[in-house]
Amino acid sequence: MTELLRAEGLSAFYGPSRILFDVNLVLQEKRTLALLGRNGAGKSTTMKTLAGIVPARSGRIIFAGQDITRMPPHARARLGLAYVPEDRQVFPEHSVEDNLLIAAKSGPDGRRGWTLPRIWDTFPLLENLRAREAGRLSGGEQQLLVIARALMGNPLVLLLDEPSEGLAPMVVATISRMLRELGASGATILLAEQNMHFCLRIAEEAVVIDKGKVVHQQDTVGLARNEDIRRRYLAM
Ligand SMILES: Nc1ncnc2c1ncn2[C@@H]1O[C@H](COP(=O)(O)OP(=O)(O)OP(=O)(O)O)[C@@H](O)[C@H]1O
Repeated sequence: MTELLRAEGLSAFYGPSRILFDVNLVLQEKRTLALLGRNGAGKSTTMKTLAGIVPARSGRIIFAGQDITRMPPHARARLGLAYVPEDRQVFPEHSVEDNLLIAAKSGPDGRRGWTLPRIWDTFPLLENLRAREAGRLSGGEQQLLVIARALMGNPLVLLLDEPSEGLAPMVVATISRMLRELGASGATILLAEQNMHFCLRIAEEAVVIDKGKVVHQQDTVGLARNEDIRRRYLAM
């Protein structure tokens, strides 16, 4: 297995408050790893630190064999690390299709595996909405659009921050199915989530974070049966 992303001993602060404490995680190529934790556990901060939006005060981030710890976000993106934040920002006045075309580029290895026709195949719902202004999509449709838009850049790794947040159960089920298919097609994904059930059928493995520390790591099937950890750290 090839390792694509590694965080070693990451710490991060907002002003004087320490938020992350020695976070370690490893993401292998073509795998989906869930980063699970309650509200405020530090999931988003971990994702932002990996993406370069929040600086790592200590520790290292290794991506595709390079130390990216001090690189700005755009340089990380150019290397193929795509970050999809939880706020689902689309270009509201542009059509769905234009939102996707704006982001089209070949990957860091020159690949153009993701093109508009492949996006329509993977996300048929978006094809039906291709001419719609993105600002008029529902929350779930916007979530699919931001994931699809990230794919149009042909990244090596997708960092998805809470894609199920605030969405109705039926929409969550659709997104879950699409992410599962995406994973099966060979994408490499780090998925930050509060919702363990959402992750179960998408990720093979989960890292549990609490108060900014990694407190547990287990395969998702085992975690679903691990009542102690679920009760202690996941409030379910
Ligand atoms: N910009 C900020 N300034 C100060 N503190 C922050 C900031 N953003 C987050 N925090 C604090 O950092 C801690 C971790 O927040 P973070 O957003 O990483 O958690 P999370 O696990 O992603 O939770 P959520 O599900 O609410 O997004 C929380 O205590 C939060 O209040």
